[in-house]
Amino acid sequence: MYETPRSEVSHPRFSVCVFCASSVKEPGALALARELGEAIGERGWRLVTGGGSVSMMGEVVEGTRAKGGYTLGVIPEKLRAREVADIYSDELVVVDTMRERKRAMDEASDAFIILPGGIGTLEEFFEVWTSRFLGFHDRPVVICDPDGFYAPLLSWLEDLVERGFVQESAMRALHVSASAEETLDLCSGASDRR
Ligand SMILES: CC(C)=CCNc1ncnc2c1ncn2[C@@H]1O[C@H](COP(=O)(O)O)[C@@H](O)[C@H]1O
Repeated sequence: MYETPRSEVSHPRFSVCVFCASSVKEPGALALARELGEAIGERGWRLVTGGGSVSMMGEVVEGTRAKGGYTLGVIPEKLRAREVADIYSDELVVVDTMRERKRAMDEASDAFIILPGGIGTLEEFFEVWTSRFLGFHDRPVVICDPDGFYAPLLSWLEDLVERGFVQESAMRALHVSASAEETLDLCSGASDRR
């Protein structure tokens, strides 16, 4: 694990990276993604994503743009068709590998948000969380979870803290919010951090 130097990043807008599902069709999950995207757009922020336009990923980018926000998508060539590359993105960067995608998303982002998702989302979540815990960056990592999607995972993690497998400071490096607005406040430092 490494932290990419961010000196070359000079985008004027606050930039928030959102990780979420690329296949689910549940109306509630799609609505949450849309709501978060619109809240990002209303703040005039830049949204950083994996560059797909399907499922929750599509709802976040469309919501952001619908409210005047700016979107940056980073997608590997190999996934362009599978994840239906977001050709309407203000910036769409096509890379060769997954590692390049993660690096570009990391370099561009001032904070990270985790919405409900599958194994790709979980992988991305654990990377940004563990790297923050280890001190490789100090940007906010916020789980946006109004519906308790992550409750079983969080409960298991608390159990692992009790048993000594996970340090309490790791949990303090993670924020869990119950609404889109609270999530964005935590990202920008406008809200008390857990
Ligand atoms: C080689 C390497 C670094 C692999 C690490 N693995 C991953 N890293 C980053 N994004 C991923 C990874 N696996 C899946 N994703 C992306 O995560 C998004 C959500 O996937 P999911 O629906 O939660 O399932 C999708 O855009 C998917 O392409």
